[in-house]
Amino acid sequence: QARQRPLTLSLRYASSKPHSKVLTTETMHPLVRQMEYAVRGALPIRAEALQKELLTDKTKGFDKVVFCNIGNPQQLNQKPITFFRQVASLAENPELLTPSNREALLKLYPADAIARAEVLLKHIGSVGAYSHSKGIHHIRENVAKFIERRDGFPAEPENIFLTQGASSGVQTVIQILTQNSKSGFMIPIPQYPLYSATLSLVGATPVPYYLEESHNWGLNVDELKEAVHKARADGTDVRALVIINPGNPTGQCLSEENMREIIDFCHNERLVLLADEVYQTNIYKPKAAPSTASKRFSNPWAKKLFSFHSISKGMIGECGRRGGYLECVNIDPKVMDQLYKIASVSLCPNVQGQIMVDLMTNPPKQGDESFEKYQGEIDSIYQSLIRRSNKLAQCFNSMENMTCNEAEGAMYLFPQLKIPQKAVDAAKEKSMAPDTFYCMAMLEATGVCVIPGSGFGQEPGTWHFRSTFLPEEHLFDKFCADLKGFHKKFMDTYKD
Ligand SMILES: Cc1ncc(COP(=O)(O)O)c(CN[C@@H]2CONC2=O)c1O
Repeated sequence: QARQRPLTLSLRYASSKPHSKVLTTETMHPLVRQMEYAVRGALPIRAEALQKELLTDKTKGFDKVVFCNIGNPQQLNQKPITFFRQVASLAENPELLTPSNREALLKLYPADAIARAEVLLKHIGSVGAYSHSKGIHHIRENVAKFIERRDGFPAEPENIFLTQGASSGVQTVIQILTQNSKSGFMIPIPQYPLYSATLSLVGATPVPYYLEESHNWGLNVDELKEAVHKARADGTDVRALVIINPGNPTGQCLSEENMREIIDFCHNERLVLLADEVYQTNIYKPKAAPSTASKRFSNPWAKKLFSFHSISKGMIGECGRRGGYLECVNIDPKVMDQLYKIASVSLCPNVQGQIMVDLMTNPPKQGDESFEKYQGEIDSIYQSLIRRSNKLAQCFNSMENMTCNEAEGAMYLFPQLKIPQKAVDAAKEKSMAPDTFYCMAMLEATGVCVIPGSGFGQEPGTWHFRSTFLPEEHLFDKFCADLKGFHKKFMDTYKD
C-alpha cells in the first residue's frame, strides 16, 4: 500500500487569503518589537544583500564582503582544532569505532582521539539522544575540575549547567533574576548588546555604568557606586552587576585590584555578580589572571556569582555548535531548581556542543599523543590574534580624526572617530546616526562590515565603531589599506 503522505497542518491547501490583521507588528508583544541587537542589525543585513549583489554586479570596486561585525572566526577561515574535530567526528559516526575497523582507523586517527571518543560515548550513549537537561554529568564533572584547576577553589558539577552557547545561560539568568520592571541590572557602557536586548525582552531596567575610554576602558568602582545609588534613589531595585572580562566591544582586561574591588562592591551592595568570561583565553596583555579569579581574592563564599564560558571564542571559535556553560556559586538550591526547570523546558543543550565544552575544558595534556599538535595549533592562532590586533590598532591610530585603545583581550577594537559636521548633516538627511552613516559608507566603499558604536552604547557626543581583527593574516595588510583609503576619501569629502 502506497505510504500515505503525512497529513500535517502545514499542508498547503486552497483557502481564502490569510487574514491581514492576524499577527502584525502592532499586535505582537511590544517587548519583542522594541528590542534591538546591533551585531546582526542594519549593517549586516545590508552586507548580506551586498554579498548577493556581488554575484552579478562586478562594478563595486571589491569582490567580497568582509564580515567584521561578529566574532565568528571560522566564517573568516580560521581552522578548527584538529583534535576536537577528530573526537567530534568519531562521536558522530560510532561505527568507525568497532574493533573490526580499528587497524584502518589508527591510520586516520590518533589513539588518544579514539580513546576520548570512546569515553565520551560511554557516558553519552548517542549524540542523537536527549541528554540530562543540565548537560551530561561526566562533562559537567570535567568542567568542575577545569574550574578548580583554574581558580584554586572547589567547584560542583551540580552547580554547572551546559548551555546552548553562553547566550542562553545569560538569558536564563537574567530571566530568573527579573522579578518585575523595577528589577535593575548594572551593565557596562559600551556593552555587548546581548545584555541590553535581553533586559529589553524581559522588561527589566538597565542601570548603565560607563567604562573610561581615557583609561583604556578601565572600570572605576566609584562609577559603580554612583550608578547604583542613583538608580536606587530613582526606585530601581538594582540586583545584579554584569562584568564582561575581557571586554566586548572594548577589549580591556580587569586588573587584580579591580576584581577585588568588584567583589567587595557586590558584597556591600548585595548584588549578584554575572561574570561574563567567554574571552578568558583571549588575553594578549595580561594584567590579571582571567575569569572568576575573583573567587580567589577573598572569602570565596562571600558572594553570589554566575559565570559564563563559551566554545565560540578563545582559539576554538566553534560558534555554530552552540556550546558553553553557566556556573552557579552560592546560589540558593531552590533557585537552582528553578534554573533546572527552565533548562528542562528546552530539554537539553545540543550534545555536540557539550562535547566541545568537554574538549575545551579538558584538552590533550603534556605527554598525550595529540598534545604537540594541539598546543601548536592553539599557539599559532593566539600569536596571530595578537599580531592582527596590534596591526589594526596601529592602522586606526594612523587615521585622521581617529583614536583607538589597543585590545588587551577579546576579538575587537572600538575606535573613536571625530565626524565632521558636514557628515553629521548628511547622516541626518538619511535619518542615520553619524557613526552608522560612516559604517554604511565604509561597507558600500570597501565591503567591510563593522558595527556602529550606537549599537553598544557610548558617551553622549562621542562616535565609535566596532571591528573584529579576524580577517586572515595574509589578507590583513590589504584589509588595513582598504580601510585607510576609504577613511581618507570620507574625510576629504566631508571636511568642514
Ligand atoms: C561577551 C559575550 N558574551 C556572550 C557571547 C555569546 O556567545 P555564545 O552564545 O556564542 O557562546 C558573546 C558572543 N559575541 C558576539 C558574537 O560575535 N560577536 C559578538 O559580539 C560575547 O561577546
